[in-house]
Amino acid sequence: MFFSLKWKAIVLVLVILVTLTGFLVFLNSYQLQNLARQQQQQSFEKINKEINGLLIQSYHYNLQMMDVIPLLRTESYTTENYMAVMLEENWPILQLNWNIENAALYNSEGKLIWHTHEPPQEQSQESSQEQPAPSIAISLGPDWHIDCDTSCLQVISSPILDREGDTYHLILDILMADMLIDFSRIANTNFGIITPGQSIGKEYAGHIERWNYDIKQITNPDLSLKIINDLQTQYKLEDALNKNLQLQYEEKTYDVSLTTLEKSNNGNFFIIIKDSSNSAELMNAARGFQVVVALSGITLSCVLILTFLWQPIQRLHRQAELLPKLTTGDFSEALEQLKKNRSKHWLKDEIDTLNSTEEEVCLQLTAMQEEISEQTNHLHSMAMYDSLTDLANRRSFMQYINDAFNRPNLPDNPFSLLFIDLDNFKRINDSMGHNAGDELLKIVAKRLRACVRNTDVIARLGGDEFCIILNDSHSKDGPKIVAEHILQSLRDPIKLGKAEPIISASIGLVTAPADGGTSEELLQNADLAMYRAKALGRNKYQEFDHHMTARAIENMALENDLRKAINEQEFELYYQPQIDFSQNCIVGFEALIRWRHPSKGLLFPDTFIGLLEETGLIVPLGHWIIDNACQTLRQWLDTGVKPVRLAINLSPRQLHNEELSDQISRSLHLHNLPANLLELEITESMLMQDIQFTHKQLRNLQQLGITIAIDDFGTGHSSLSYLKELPLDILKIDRSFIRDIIEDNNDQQIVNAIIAMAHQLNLKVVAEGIETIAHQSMLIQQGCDYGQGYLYSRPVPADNALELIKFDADKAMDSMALN
Ligand SMILES: Nc1nc2c(ncn2[C@@H]2O[C@@H]3COP(=O)(O)O[C@H]4[C@@H](O)[C@H](n5cnc6c(=O)[nH]c(N)nc65)O[C@@H]4COP(=O)(O)O[C@H]3[C@H]2O)c(=O)[nH]1
Repeated sequence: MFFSLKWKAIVLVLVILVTLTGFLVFLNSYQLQNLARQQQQQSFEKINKEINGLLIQSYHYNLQMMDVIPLLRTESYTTENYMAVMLEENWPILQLNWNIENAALYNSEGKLIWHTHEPPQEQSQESSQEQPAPSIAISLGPDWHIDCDTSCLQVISSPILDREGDTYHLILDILMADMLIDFSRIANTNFGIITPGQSIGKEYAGHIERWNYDIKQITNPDLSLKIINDLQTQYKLEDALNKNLQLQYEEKTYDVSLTTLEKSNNGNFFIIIKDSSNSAELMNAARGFQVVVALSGITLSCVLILTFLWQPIQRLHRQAELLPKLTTGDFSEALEQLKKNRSKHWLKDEIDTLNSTEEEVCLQLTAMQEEISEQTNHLHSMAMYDSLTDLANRRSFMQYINDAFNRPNLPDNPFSLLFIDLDNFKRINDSMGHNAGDELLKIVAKRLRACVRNTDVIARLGGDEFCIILNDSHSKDGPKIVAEHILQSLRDPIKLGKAEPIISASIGLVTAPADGGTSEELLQNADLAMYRAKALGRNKYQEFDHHMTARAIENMALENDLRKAINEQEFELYYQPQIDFSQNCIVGFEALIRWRHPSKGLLFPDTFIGLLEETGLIVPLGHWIIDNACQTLRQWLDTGVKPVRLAINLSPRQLHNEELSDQISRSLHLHNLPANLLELEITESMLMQDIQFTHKQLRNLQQLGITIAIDDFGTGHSSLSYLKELPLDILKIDRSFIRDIIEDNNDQQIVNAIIAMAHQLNLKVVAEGIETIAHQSMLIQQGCDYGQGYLYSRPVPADNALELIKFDADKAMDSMALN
């Protein structure tokens, strides 16, 4: 749940302020209340004192009055009992003016000599009119006390002197009711006196049931009695004593206090009831005011704090809002906002630090993003483009083909694909170096671009393989025209440093969807068509037809058979003799491979040697051929025949195998053969591939003592300077020149020139394919050294070849015998 910082700040501030202000208000109101209570207490004490003062004042006043009583007028001065007579005469006046309830006069012996019709309070209950006049212990001075046995009275007793100087003791009962009423009026307070027990038959204003107390005097009884009733229901007597209590009655507040009545019997209490509604209202008003002040303070504080916090909170808010932008990578906008969010003043705070840190992070992220984007682009171009030629690579080309397949109008609007493989690129690459090879590929890429439209897609699939998608707008023959154009364009000499090699290409042409329903199938068929073009002599294009697939499938089956054949040792070596024209005898044999296929019978090398080379199987098989040929020669020699030279064909892969000379050495050593009995045949075109390595390899072989022969001479493009430099011993003229040598003057000339040149280079010459005596005669006439052909023998198994050697030896013996 999201709860904004702003609101958190407000709530926190509010809680703090409310708690603080509430506490202060409570403290203040508590103090006010205490003050009010104290004031009330003081006010009660004051009232108490005032009442006591009033009683004392009343006492003194009555004392003075008692002093003047003997001076009151009377007719009977002479009467013995004149004080009693005088009091009797003046009693109505005294009672009326001085508010005296009862009075009694005692003589100096303490004997009652006069009293009003009610006996004065000093009299005992037993005293009555009928009883003899009681006597009292005359006290020395005046005194007073309060008596509430019946109604509440201030009883004042004092000695008085008559005119004669005789001492009397006068006791007056002054009614307190009037005193209380007056005082109540002055003090605006209700007063009452309560006494314990139920005074049956005595005067009382009311009875307090729970306390068992009588209310002897009370002012404003209607109200006061109800309040006292509430008081007794709420408090026990002992809980209410000497305390300032507050009672609510008819929406008014009354302060009530019970205090001990001084100079009275034990258990008499003075009750004060004061209407404190005004002060309570004042108190409430004060509290209300405090609350208003507190609330205003809180509001003001909130406003002030918020005003102070508003800007920082807003800035934090803006920062919080822009953080998600960092996750979306929108750094520039985030940076823009961070700049706006910088504080304008010089007093920096944590938010400024955060802001500048975020700016820094933004800048770093922007730089990182740029770098990532650069790297991504680089990776993308690495992933999608060929770094050498800037053409699309295989991966992206496959996508292009897929896209082309996904076109909605594909069946009506087919597209074509050209699979281009440079002829003999490896030779150029090996002979001129990889840099020259790279340069050549770049030039080829440029030429290809120039041959197609911008809408066509060109890719380099790897090595010297290029592919082009010709998009829909070509005519039916358009792809063929483009293919021709490409072949034409590539034939132009290419300048690579000082050299100007001429290259060609073989192109496979397919049209989708007719020649393939998927990108893989289409590319595979284009590849097949390209191989067909190569097989048909290179430097041409070939349209795909579905027989090619069948042929490829055959090849695959053949490859499987070949692998099996190697394991099962289905290969055999046949041997064809070579004749020395000068001595007219066999000087050597050429070992020729045959495959005794379990179902197809004896197969000749032209049906499988190409595939062996292509698949690399020629390397292990070549090793077997050398070893097997050496073993056979050893067997021949062991029969005691004259030593003959054995010529073995090497494939390009074998020649470029670094372990070749070691393998041959091992075989020679194993079969205890001198190296000079071994001849290795390599074709003219193999010489030109990786010239430096070939040179080194041949030198090593020659140093072992092995004879090196160039096979099929005249069909390839060997340079005369290379022939001179390379360690060669024999040159074999291709049988195509021999075949028509009798009829074809050109062939005669060529063979003549080859023999002359070979002799010039100190090379012996072998003529292949001699089938007739005429061929032989012609070649002998031209100075050829050796001959090989059906005229002498077809290639035969090892045993037959041994027979040939033996027969040749016998023939020689015969001729020697004849001579
Ligand atoms: N028409 C005709 N042909 C004649 C005559 N005399 C010889 N030949 C044939 O000419 C080929 C000579 O071998 P090549 O030029 O090295 O040409 C060889 C050689 O390049 C390759 N080859 C044969 N055996 C091996 C081998 O063991 N290793 C390698 N790498 N290649 C081999 O296969 C090619 C063909 O071999 P083969 O079919 O055995 O064919 C042999 C041989 O049977 C003739 O008077 N008339």
